[in-house]
This record gives sequence, C-alpha cells and structure tokens, in this order.
Amino acid sequence: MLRYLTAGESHGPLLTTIVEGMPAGLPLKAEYINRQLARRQAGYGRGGRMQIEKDRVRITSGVRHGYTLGSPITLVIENRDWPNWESIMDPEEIPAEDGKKITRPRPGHADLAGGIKYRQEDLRNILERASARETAARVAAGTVARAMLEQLEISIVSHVVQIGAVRVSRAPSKEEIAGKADASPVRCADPQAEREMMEAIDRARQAGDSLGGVFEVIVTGVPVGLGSHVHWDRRLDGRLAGAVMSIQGIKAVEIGLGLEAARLPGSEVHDEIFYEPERGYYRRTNRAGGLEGGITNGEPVVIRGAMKPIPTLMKPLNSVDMRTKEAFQAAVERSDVCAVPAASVVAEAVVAMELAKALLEKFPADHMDDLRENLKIWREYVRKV
Ligand SMILES: Cc1cc2nc3c(=O)[nH]c(=O)nc-3n(C[C@H](O)[C@H](O)[C@H](O)COP(=O)(O)O)c2cc1C
Ligand SMILES: C=C(O[C@@H]1CC(C(=O)O)=C[C@@H](OP(=O)(O)O)[C@H]1O)C(=O)O
Repeated sequence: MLRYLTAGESHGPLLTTIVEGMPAGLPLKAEYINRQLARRQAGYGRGGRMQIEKDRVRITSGVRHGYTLGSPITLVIENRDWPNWESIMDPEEIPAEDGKKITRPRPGHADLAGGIKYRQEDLRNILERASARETAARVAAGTVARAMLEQLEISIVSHVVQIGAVRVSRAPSKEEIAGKADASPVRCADPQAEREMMEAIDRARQAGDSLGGVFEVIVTGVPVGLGSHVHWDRRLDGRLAGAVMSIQGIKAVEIGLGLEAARLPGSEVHDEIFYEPERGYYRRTNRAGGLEGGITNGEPVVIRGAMKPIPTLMKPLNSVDMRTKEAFQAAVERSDVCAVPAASVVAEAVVAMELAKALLEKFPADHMDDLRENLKIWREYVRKV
C-alpha cells in the first residue's frame, strides 16, 4: 500500500515527508522534485515569505544512485525562515520574550477552533501546523508519485480558471494549458483573463483584502479500472475529492461537469459510448471527468477545486482576544493575498498520489518493471475487450 506522512511546523527548522510503498527501480533525483517545488512557490499574489524561502529537497533514504529501492523514501525541505524563529520555535527552552503569546484568532483560519480543541493559550501552537507551508512537503511526496505516473505515460497538468469574480471565457485545450499555464503568473492559459486576474489581485492587495478562486487539474493516460464501485471508501471519485478538499483553504471540489450536472438534463450530461475495433470503447465527450461509478473510464480525469480567500487580511476583521475576551480588529504583518496558483500545483501533487495509490492497488508491484508489464497487459486487454 502506498502511503505518506508529512511533519514540520511552518517556522520550524524543516519539513519532512516519508513515502512508503513505492516500488523499486523508479528513477528519482532531487532536481526533478525541486522543479515541482519551484512551481508551487511561483504565482502572482504571494507575500513576503516566498521571498525568503527557496524550497529544495534533500533525499535522505529510499533512493540510491538515482533509483528508488522499495524502502521508505524520506524527503526533507529546510525552512530558510528558521533562523528568524529559532528561539520562538525552540523545542525545549521558553525564550525570554515569551510574553508574545498569540491570543487573537483570525477569522477563517484554524486559530480559534484549534486553540479550543487543543487547549492552547498561545495560538502559535495551532497556526504553525495549520499553515499551508505544509503543502511544500505534500508536493515533494506527490512528485514521487508523479514520477511513477510519468513512467507509465500518465501526465498531469493544471491551470487557474477563476480568481475572485474573474473567470476564463472558454476552456483551453490540454496543449494550451501545458504550454501556457506554467509561464503565466496566475497559471491561467487565457491571456485576457490572466490580465484581469492580476488586476483583481492588485486591487485586493491595495484594499488590504484577499481573493480565492478555482483551479482545474487534468490527468491524461489514466487506464480504465482504477478505483471501484463496490464500497464507499474504494470509490476513486470520493478519494480524489477528499485529497483535493484536504488542501488548506479548499471549500468545494468538482469532477467533470460538477455542479453544472445538477442543472442539465441527462441527455446533456452523460457521455455516449462508441466502439471502433482499433480503439476499443471511447467517448466523444468527457462530462463525467473520467470517472463513472467511482472507477476511471479511460477518459482524462478532470477535477476542479474552489479556494476561499486567504484569511489573514491587512484590512482588519472583527475578532475576540481569547485572553481578555475583548473585541479587537486584527492587524497583521505579512500574508499572501491570493494563493490559488500555488494551490493548483499542490492539487496536482495530491491527485498524483491518489492515482498512484489506486494503480498500485490494482497492480501491486515491488519493482517498476512488474508494474509496467502488468499495466501493458491490462491496456492490451482493454483495447480488445
Ligand atoms: C499555498 C497556500 C498558501 C496560503 N497562504 C496563506 C497565507 O499567507 N495566509 C493565510 O492566512 N492563509 C494562507 N493560506 C490559506 C490557509 O492555510 C487556510 O485558509 C487555512 O488553513 C484554513 O483553511 P481551511 O478552513 O480550509 O482549513 C494558504 C493556503 C495555500 C494552499
Ligand atoms: C510558507 C508558505 O505559505 C504560508 C502559508 C500561510 C498559512 O497561514 O497558510 C501563511 C504564510 O506564512 P507566513 O505566516 O510565514 O508569512 C504563507 O507564506 C508556503 O506556501 O511555503
């Protein structure tokens, strides 16, 4: 079973992830993971922290001479901000300046609910782990899964389709996305919408406000038959939605037509089935987003995630000091204004991990050669069936 854990506080010394269950024989280098970490850090609307961090991974187990060994893969990413927080985040000693407890919860962040739940007087003990800094570790782990998928000719792209109220006017092709999203400051493949999105972010920044938006992940080359209809927790639609929803700030997930499917009649929602001897079964539309009955149907997997605006605002919002119970209006020093482009890269990573898991459930393998061979036989069967 493929699984992973992440550990690390936002302003602690480093982030760690352990990926367990990856077959041996997968080519893997730090530079490959670093490329994905850099994509996550880019994006118009990020705040001061991204000027400090330059995420790079160190592989400390599970890989030798450029190939996975089948043993747990440990990846660590240093927090370059750590020297500024060393005494505040000291694991043992209480620093002299400990009077600076955080007692003012930000609406929309984990501060209040987490502080009550974990009985913490200093909300730093919550925000450090609630922070989306953790998503750097998730991208590192997900990139190992992505490397596996790429070996099997399964590829993942993503792009931003909405920032605040600005939306793309039409759906770009996968080729347009692959060519343009990475070069776009907002990861948007539509130049007109891109300009308006950047202006909207500028306006929000000037107003001390923040913005959310919607991204879309598209995976091609996914074989038929991943996931299962037989039990709720084996349905791949639910698992993918859960993975994307678990990203900090994501409030809704759609697969294929998503919410739109509820509005349209069945004749405009379901993808008709066709057959050609050399192609096998195929569809002319993909409104289902590649999943029917919780099982992949061979069409591209299409998932969208909707992110709420960043909760740390320069413009003060009402809250209550947890120590004095006095009302106050929060003032903050630094924050992202919009992180939807970054979240879309994180979504690629969590989707990669879930698909890699589902692949290894259907084709358990200790070495990549076994996986490759079994998938090849399966794809031949699917073409002929
Ligand atoms: C890449 C990324 C960067 C983020 N940056 C910030 C930030 O600078 N400030 C902030 O308050 N929230 C930021 N967030 C959002 C918070 O982490 C998120 O709103 C919070 O964890 C609560 O979200 P939830 O209610 O979905 O759990 C970021 C999220 C992501 C995915
Ligand atoms: C550090 C990252 O994102 C952080 C996520 C985050 C939050 O509250 O979620 C708050 C900010 O951190 P800080 O409070 O140190 O400015 C973001 O920069 C990152 O993405 O690597």
